[in-house]
Parts: sequence; structure tokens; C-alpha cells
Amino acid sequence: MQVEQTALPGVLVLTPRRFGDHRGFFSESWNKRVLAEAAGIEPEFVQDNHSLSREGGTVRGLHFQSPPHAQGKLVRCGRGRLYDVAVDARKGSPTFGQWVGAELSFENGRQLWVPAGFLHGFATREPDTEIVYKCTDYYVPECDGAVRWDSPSIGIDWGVAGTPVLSEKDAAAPDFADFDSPFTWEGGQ
Ligand SMILES: Cc1cn([C@H]2C[C@H](O)[C@@H](COP(=O)(O)OP(=O)(O)O[C@H]3O[C@H](C)C(=O)[C@H](O)[C@H]3O)O2)c(=O)[nH]c1=O
Repeated sequence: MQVEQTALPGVLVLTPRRFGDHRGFFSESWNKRVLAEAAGIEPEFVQDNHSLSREGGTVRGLHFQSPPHAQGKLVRCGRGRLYDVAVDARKGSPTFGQWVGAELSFENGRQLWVPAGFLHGFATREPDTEIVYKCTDYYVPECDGAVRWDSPSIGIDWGVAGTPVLSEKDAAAPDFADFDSPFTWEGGQ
């Protein structure tokens, strides 16, 4: 598995190996031991998520779950193409409020590791794009939160022309500047 650091320490781009043959390909999309040995992370996943976005130019995010149910996410694109984004929301972090993005697609097989303490969102680049991701905690609606996708104080370049397709929740989310993050940087990475 190829491991790439990003500008946000702790956020990784992972590319599992693909074994191609005349039928297509095989890939271990997640292997606990390989993740520990190659990337030095040992998340305990408890829930897999899968969503389909019918239109290109759909944005889902920026989302998080607050402690004690903060979620780390291992994200990949099952069909189509998307731009996946992580934002450091940990108070006191040297990279607080900074973001990174990576294009994930069925074709490139790339994944993004988004640790707990980071906001997560994505923009679809094609119709009928499917995202699948493993989470380190269960869905707890009372802890589910959102920040505006286009918060000027973050300044994410989503690569989306005009207003994206949004849920009502995302359209009404507060700006990052007005967001009292529940996350605190614990030093180290
Ligand atoms: C997240 C989640 C949602 N739901 C239910 C709640 C709603 O009735 C319905 C749609 O939920 P929502 O509109 O929050 O779905 P997304 O906009 O795709 O939200 C997700 O998108 C961003 C990119 C994320 O990283 C999060 O996992 C998550 O916030 O699924 C569940 O039953 N379990 C869950 O884990």
C-alpha cells in the first residue's frame, strides 16, 4: 500500500495495491495489519457507510461527530469521482482551520484517512458517484454536527462551479468562524 503524507499531519492518502488481470482487478481495500505496518495507524472500525450522490457538483459536508463519539474515517470512492476534504478543527493545533483535499475515484483507488478532530466533506465530480467509508465510532445523531461548506474562514476550493447540490442541513450550517469546536489538539502530530 502506498502512503502519502498531506499538509495536515495525521491526514493520509492511501493507495492499496491492485492486482489486475484479464477479468479486471482485485484489491484488499482495508487490511488492519497493512494499515498498521505501512501507515502506523490502528483504527478500530465499527461502522461502514455508503452513500450515492446522483448529481455531479453535489457537496456533502462539512461534518463531524463531537466527543465522546468523534469518528475517524477511512474514505474511498466506490463509483465515479469525488474531491474529498479534511479540515483541522482541533483547538490549539498549529494547522487549526487549515484544509487538504484529494481526488478519490473508482479508477485511482485512492483513499483518505481522516482522523477524529477533523471535519469531513466531499464534492462529487461525476453523476452517480458512490462514497464508502469506515468509521471508528457509531452514528450518534445527538453528536452529529456540520459547518458551512463554503466558510470564508476556511476557503476550500471545491472545484464546483456555482452553488452545489446540498442537503437542507448543509445549506443551513454555521460558518467556521462562528463554530465553537468541541475538539482540542493533544500535541504530537
Ligand atoms: C451519517 C449517518 C446518517 N444516517 C442517516 C441520517 C439521515 O436520515 C440520513 C442521511 O444523513 P446525512 O444527510 O447526514 O448524510 P450525509 O450528508 O451523507 O452525511 C455524511 O456525510 C459526510 C461526508 C460524513 O463524513 C458523515 O459520515 C455524514 O455526516 O442517514 C445514519 O443512519 N447513519 C449515519 O452514520
